[in-house]
Amino acid sequence: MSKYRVYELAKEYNTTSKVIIDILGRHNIAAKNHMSSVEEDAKVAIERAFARKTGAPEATGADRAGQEDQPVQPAAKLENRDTLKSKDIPSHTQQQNRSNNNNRQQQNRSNNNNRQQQNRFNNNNQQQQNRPNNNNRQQQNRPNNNNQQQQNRPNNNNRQQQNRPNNNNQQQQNRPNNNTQQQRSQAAQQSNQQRPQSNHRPVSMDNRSAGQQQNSHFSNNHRHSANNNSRNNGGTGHGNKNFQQRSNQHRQQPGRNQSTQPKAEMPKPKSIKIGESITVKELAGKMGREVGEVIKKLMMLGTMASINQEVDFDTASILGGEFGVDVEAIPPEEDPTEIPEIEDEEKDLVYRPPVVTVMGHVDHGKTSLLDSIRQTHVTSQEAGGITQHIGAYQVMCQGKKIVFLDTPGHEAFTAMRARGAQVTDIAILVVAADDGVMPQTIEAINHAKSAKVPIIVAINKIDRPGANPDRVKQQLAEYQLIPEEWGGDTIMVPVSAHQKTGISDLLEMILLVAEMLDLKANPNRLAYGTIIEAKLDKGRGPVSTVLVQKGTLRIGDSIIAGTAYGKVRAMVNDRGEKVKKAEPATPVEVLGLADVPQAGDILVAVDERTARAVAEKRMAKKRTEEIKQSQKVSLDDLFKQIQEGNLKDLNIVIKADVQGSIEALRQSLLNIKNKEVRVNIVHAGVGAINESDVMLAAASNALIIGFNVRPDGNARKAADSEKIDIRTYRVIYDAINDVEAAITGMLAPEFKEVILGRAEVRQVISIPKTVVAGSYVTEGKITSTAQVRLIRNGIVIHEGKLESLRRFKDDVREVAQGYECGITIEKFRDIKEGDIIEAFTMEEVAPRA
Ligand SMILES: Nc1nc2c(ncn2[C@@H]2O[C@H](COP(=O)(O)OP(=O)(O)OP(=O)(O)O)[C@@H](O)[C@H]2O)c(=O)[nH]1
Repeated sequence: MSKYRVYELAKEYNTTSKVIIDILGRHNIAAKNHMSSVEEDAKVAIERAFARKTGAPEATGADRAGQEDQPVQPAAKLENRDTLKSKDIPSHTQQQNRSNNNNRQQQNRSNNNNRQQQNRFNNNNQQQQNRPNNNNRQQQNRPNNNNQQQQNRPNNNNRQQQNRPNNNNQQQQNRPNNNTQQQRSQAAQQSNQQRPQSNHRPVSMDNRSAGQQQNSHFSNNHRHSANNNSRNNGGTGHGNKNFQQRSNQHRQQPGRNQSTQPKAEMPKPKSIKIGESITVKELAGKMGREVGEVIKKLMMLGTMASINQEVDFDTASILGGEFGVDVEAIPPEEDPTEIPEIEDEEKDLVYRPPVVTVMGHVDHGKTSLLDSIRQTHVTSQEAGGITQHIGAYQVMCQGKKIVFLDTPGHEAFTAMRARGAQVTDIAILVVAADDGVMPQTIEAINHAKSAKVPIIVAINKIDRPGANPDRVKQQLAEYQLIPEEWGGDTIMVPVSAHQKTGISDLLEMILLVAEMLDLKANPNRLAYGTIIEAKLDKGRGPVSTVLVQKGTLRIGDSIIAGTAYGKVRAMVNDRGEKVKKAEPATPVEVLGLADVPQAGDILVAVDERTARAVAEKRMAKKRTEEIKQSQKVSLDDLFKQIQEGNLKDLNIVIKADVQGSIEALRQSLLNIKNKEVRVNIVHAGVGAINESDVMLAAASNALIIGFNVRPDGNARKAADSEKIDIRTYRVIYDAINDVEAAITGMLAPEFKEVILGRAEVRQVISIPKTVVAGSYVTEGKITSTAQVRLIRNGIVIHEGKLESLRRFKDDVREVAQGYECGITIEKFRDIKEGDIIEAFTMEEVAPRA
């Protein structure tokens, strides 16, 4: 059966998509927008509607064009509105058949237009006398007049535009007389780019009134001409003369049109291509129309837009339809920060296990339920047997796998969704049978519903004395979760996480729902997954838990997740086993990313070059966005600026060893209440303070706070040259205190840390009592009295006193850059090759005034 797009029908019937949608609506045929496809029956309905309107059994394009000059019938508002519009617009078809149309217009004018205008001027006269009532009348008669609040201007426009085809002719005839009026009107028009003939039409109420007043004294025919006359002459009268002129000129029209053509017609394409949005000016240019025409059409559609205003694709295609131009979408330019998704073919898809998230009110037993599922259904005979906490785990039920996300609660679920990652297939709503539906239960329901994730209710704690599952069901029914036994479609399973009862039933139900969801994925392609958790492990570097969703992730694959990229070095599953590949719906810990991605980032396996290039572009984009967001403040005279009231924001870059510390710091810093200054976290990330952090801080005049992390060499150099204040802490409380003091202008550190130098551990020698770090001084010097900190991958592992400093077998007081030495640290043995030993002293500084 043929399918038609709404806009195609609109074009065919020389009307707007809106009108088509309205007509279809009356025939109970659903069509959402101009792109909706409809069946043959819709076309028949439209055909009938137009045939009825025009009184012809079947309205052909040519008939319609002529018949659209028929008077407005109040009984068919929308169709009439359409008629008015089609007539207003010198449409594509009209352009082609201009001479035909003109003839028709001329023939019809004396009958139809006069009638139309008679009606109109009656209205107008009434409007003058009794404007408020008249507005109502206008509304009744003109569904198009939505913009009446704009001093009735759109009505005026509609009226003007109704007559446009006629006026065009007349405008050209009368042009010499019209110059003054034209210029005056031009000033009133919003765009100088409008056609002269458009410009000359008055938009002001004054002009219109003048014309109307004149017109009211004439007979119908005279009214008609007087109206045109008043328009052309600024309402000065002499209608009869003009009427005659016009009649003569109509006769001469074809020749005149050629000779008085003011400028070469712009090419009017049948179809144009645009992107997601386009300015009114560009759109008009592409369609070969005057900007004024387009703006007017927009006004008629109820949108006030200026020449440089952007319209979206939908609006542009509706407008295109109005002008008889097909508007096609240019596929969006490839975003260099995006990796195009691989489209899987149906035949390649195979069953995959469901991914489940547990939600519910605090203390209703989410964690206990997850624990008991894990304890009862993770096969202990498999190697290891002990489950690892990696953020997600698989259980077996009836020989089928189910994946549970380990972070209970809807907040994490929604945080991920906010990052564009939807990993959950089924939500388990835990409701304590003794407590019933609570605020967070409702939140969880709403979060699951908004993600369109099916809900299975686990009524927990049924072992409790006060347990009342029926009451829970009743309460849930209020939120449209009706249990199956009451005729609803929500599965509710009574469970006890403590006694481990009902767990198997719950899992069976999950499998049942999963079966209905028909979850499938293609395992034979490059991997696509979501980062569930990520951290910087002191020993292993960045570690990310990935839930593979499509394809298979293998050791050696080049991967990218957010701004981090790398190669899969090793993978560990939820039972702590090393694996070589991970198929769809498998959670694995992945080692090999160079940075710590964020939970919710999409991980994709791509070729190495793409991974690196895209990651770099994402990084640059992120920085630009971060800089854009931050407001500039000067760090140097922070206190002075606060005192002078110039400083409104204190920008801070946070770097820490783990995500948890970042969150704690961020929250505490944001909670610092001060009337004058607002703390603004420009960037926060896990890992050592690097050069790009310093550059960001420089660009946004931010202070860098490092918690348990240190700046690397390049970062320190950059910070020196950019004069960026890097403050590092090992106690969160100290960081908060310092910032608080800085904001209140009270920061008066008694001691300041002075870094003496750094040495790299090249060899570790274990002797019975201690561990000697065979090191090479890379910067500054190391002194025997200095304090030291041991840094591994930018993270401070230990801070303490230097125990001994030796060159060969001799104790020395200091070793300078470029020399080797042996260092031991007091009460510390965990030294590894590649570690950095930083020597520093604390110097007393004068308190700030
Ligand atoms: N009697 C009984 N107690 C339970 C059951 N399930 C959980 N509890 C208890 O309820 C309390 C809360 O359980 P959790 O599993 O921590 O609840 P939660 O929903 O994860 O809580 P939050 O993580 O704080 O949101 C604990 O004291 C559990 O021992 C159950 O089936 N029966």
